[in-house]
Amino acid sequence: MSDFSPGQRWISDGEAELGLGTILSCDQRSVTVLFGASQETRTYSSRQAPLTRVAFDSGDRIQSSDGWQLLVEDSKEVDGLIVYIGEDAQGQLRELPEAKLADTMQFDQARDRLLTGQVDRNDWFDLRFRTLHHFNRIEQNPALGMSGPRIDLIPHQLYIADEVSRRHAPRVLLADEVGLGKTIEAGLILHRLLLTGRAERALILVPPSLTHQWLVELLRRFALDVTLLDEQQSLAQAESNPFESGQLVLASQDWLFANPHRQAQAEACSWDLLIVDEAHHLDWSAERVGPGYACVDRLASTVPGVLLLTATPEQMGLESHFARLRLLDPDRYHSLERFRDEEQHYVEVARAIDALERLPAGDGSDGENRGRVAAVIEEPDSLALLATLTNPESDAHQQESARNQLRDQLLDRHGTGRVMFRNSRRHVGGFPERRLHLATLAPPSPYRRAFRKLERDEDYLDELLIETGLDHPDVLIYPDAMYRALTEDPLNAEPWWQFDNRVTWLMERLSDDGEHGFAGDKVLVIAHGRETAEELAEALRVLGGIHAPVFHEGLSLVERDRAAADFADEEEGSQLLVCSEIGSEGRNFQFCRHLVMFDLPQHPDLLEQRIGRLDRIGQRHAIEIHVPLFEGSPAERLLRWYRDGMDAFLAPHGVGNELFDAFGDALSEALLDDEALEEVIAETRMLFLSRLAERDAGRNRLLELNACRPARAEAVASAIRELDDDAALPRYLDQAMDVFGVDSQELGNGLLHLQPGQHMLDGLPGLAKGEEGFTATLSRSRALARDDVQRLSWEHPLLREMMGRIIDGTMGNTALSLLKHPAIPAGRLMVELVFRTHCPAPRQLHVNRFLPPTAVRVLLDESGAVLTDKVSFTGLSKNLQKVKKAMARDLIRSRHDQLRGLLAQGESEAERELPSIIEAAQTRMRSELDSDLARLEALARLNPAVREEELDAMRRERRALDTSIDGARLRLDAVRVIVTVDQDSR
Ligand SMILES: Nc1ncnc2c1ncn2[C@@H]1O[C@H](COP(=O)(O)OP(=O)(O)OP(=O)(O)O)[C@@H](O)[C@H]1O
Repeated sequence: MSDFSPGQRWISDGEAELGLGTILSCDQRSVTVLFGASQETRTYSSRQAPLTRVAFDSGDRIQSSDGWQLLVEDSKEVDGLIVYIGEDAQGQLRELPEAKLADTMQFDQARDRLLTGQVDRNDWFDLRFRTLHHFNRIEQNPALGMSGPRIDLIPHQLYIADEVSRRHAPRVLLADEVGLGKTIEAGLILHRLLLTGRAERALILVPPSLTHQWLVELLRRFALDVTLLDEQQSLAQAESNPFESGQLVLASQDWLFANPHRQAQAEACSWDLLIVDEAHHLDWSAERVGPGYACVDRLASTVPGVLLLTATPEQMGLESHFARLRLLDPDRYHSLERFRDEEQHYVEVARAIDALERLPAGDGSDGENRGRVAAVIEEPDSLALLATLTNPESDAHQQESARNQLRDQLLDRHGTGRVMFRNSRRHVGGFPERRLHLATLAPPSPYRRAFRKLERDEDYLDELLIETGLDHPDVLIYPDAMYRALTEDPLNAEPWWQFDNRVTWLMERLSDDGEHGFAGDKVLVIAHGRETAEELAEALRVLGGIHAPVFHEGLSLVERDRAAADFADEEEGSQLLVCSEIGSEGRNFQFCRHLVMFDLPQHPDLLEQRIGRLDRIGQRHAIEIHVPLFEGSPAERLLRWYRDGMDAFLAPHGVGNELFDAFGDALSEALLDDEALEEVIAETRMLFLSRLAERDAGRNRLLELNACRPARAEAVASAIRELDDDAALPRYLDQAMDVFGVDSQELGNGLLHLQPGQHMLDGLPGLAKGEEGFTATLSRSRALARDDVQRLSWEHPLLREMMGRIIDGTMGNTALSLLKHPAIPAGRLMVELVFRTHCPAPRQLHVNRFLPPTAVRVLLDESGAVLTDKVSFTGLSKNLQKVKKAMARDLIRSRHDQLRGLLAQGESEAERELPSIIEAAQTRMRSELDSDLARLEALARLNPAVREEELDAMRRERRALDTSIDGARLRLDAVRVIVTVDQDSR
């Protein structure tokens, strides 16, 4: 028991966070303490009060309640109260009675906690040391931010995510062909930027039909919690800017683009990253700037990082494509003319790269290949590399290295590579075959009559256009729309689907289990217009009793998602989904292999978007494309143009827009005339083949070469695999769950069920008390196979929270344990000190990649002998035993002075290690940043795609890192006192 006196300062052993307490009153039975900082008063039994007296020694810095500091030199006791004597900050000798100590003085540093007798559990100390060790490793892993997401390791995606997320404020166009994973790439980039502190706030703008899909993908695959903002939510936050309601905000483009007030609010926020999906809708021309383009342009002028996603960048024309590139990098893309001219040059560059691969052959071809490379390069460093490559004295290794560097330089310095990334199926490989099935039907009489009249009477088309109010060629290729528009005509009283035999054809196929039937399979039906989609679903219900959910732009988000979910449900869901063109864009329907094009779109890129719903990563079957057509109809001619003019059903070729620009008008004119059509098809095919050859030799080839560099992709993949297979992870997880009170149950097959234990510490993600927890696995493949199972990795929010809490808090920073050792007499003391580097730096510098918190362990015996290298952490740890807290406190009190001495000695021991830690970090930083900088500087001399701002930012970053790393200091992070006991004591 201790003697209490009013005015003395004590702290609570169990509630150190209350701060420094003052004894208000005491008697034989009880003692009452006021904790001023937290405004709490506690009364304890005098005999068992869990309190420790606070007493400082010379060398300690203390604060007065008036805000001045004293460096303690001595102390005296006056009426049971301590008075500290020492110098203040001005060097004045002053006295500070303990009653005047600041209530807010913190006791969270290991040293203070230990010396005031606050000790944690031994296993907490253990976990703290291991946490530091693993955190240090992981922060330096080059795959940090990419290993956690629940995705397959697909090389082209990893390459792009790695390349883009390394850049300062990346501004790029992700333009992989449809369904190759642009959303995944954007998610990976975002995830990595967030984990490395390079971004904190992002705004994601997507078409309304994709908001839910994005929300789910970001949560399910990336464990990112996103705020979905709409008008209703915004109105509910009328007092504040609704865009401030989350760090990651997802909003519908249609909503934002139509709403200037909300746009102004979005612009008023500070964002690190802007992501815009289906960016081909941002249209721009000299005459008209679309509202979407204008909105994104304004946002992009202040947001540093911008990712635009589109599979069909040229769908709205080359001008719009160029305008989007300009929005990403206005300095580089200032002239459309020049942009067009540059394309001419791409063939030579691609040829130079091919020639490079053949060098040196050591035969007569070397001269020509060398000439091809030399024709493109003029920079001295590239010329030097070419000389090394072709020098007969170079060894194979030197040649290989020169070839690789030169290849990178050619790709980097010429072309659109830095801003645009486009992977194609052809290049990525492994995609299913596409098969076209035509069903030629006799046109029903209302359509036939119209077709005939159109063919015979030249003026009838104009009449129809006026009468129906439809556009040309819609009126020709969508006969149901034409018919619908003519319902004023008494002859056309019944709905079109009553006689349109495409409907009966579809119904028959749905139940047909023959070779071309759909029985037992899912079918996606796409029609151009929303009305056609709606009425077709109605027809199926009325005529065949078939339930077909509809999916179009007029439905609310909830309705759309419900329809998609109904379709996706394997067991009880509907067999088919009827979509409109726009409504289905970007959606994932790869679980289905039959696509019915109830009619045809007018643009080749739209055709590709349709097929892309099924032809996506994850599709395991050949894709069956079914098109019902009326014999001799304009739509049949349109199909021939697509099929025979440009093989549009076989694969994406990326030249559709160009062909449409060149022949769209002629085609419209030829939709009623077979002869004219044959001509258009022949000309289209010629241009198609020549453009394809040109593109493949030039632009496409450069884009392909640049969109995935296999060696880099493999390096990232193997760094990820290393983390996936990290044997330390399950061990660490077990230990951490034990300490935090998380119960886990093995479910077999590598699955674990995690749930809150009775004494779980609060606030762990996914584990609210009273709730059932979640099922998880460490295996990537198992997590990929089951949507309801979370994947545990070093990047999982639960692990990051546990590690963060340990590192940022005091948990386990003190301990006292007993050691039985035959060779050491009882009653001896040892201290195990863990120091940690601190390197204050702005978060976005991510200094941790070079100097993560690094532990320095020092083990001293009571005589001050250094035992660090003789006794390992693990070796010692497993022989230690716990001790009751009260006993630990008594021990500490009795060895107070000795401990202070050992702490001071340990500090000087650890300090010796600091210079080499700093030097190693500086070397790592310099070697990475200097070579990146040199590469970028060289690139900037030739390629204006490198923004000066990017270079400046890199130089600033290097300087800031240099200063931060230099300023790194060591601080005591944790301390364990070890006391030896007799072999036979317990
Ligand atoms: N690495 C991956 N691991 C697992 N699934 C993936 C991976 N990459 C893509 N997918 C899946 O493939 C589908 C297509 O990917 P995503 O939606 O990102 O493609 P996209 O290029 O954005 O398509 P679109 O051009 O239609 O917008 C999605 O269902 C996605 O979840």
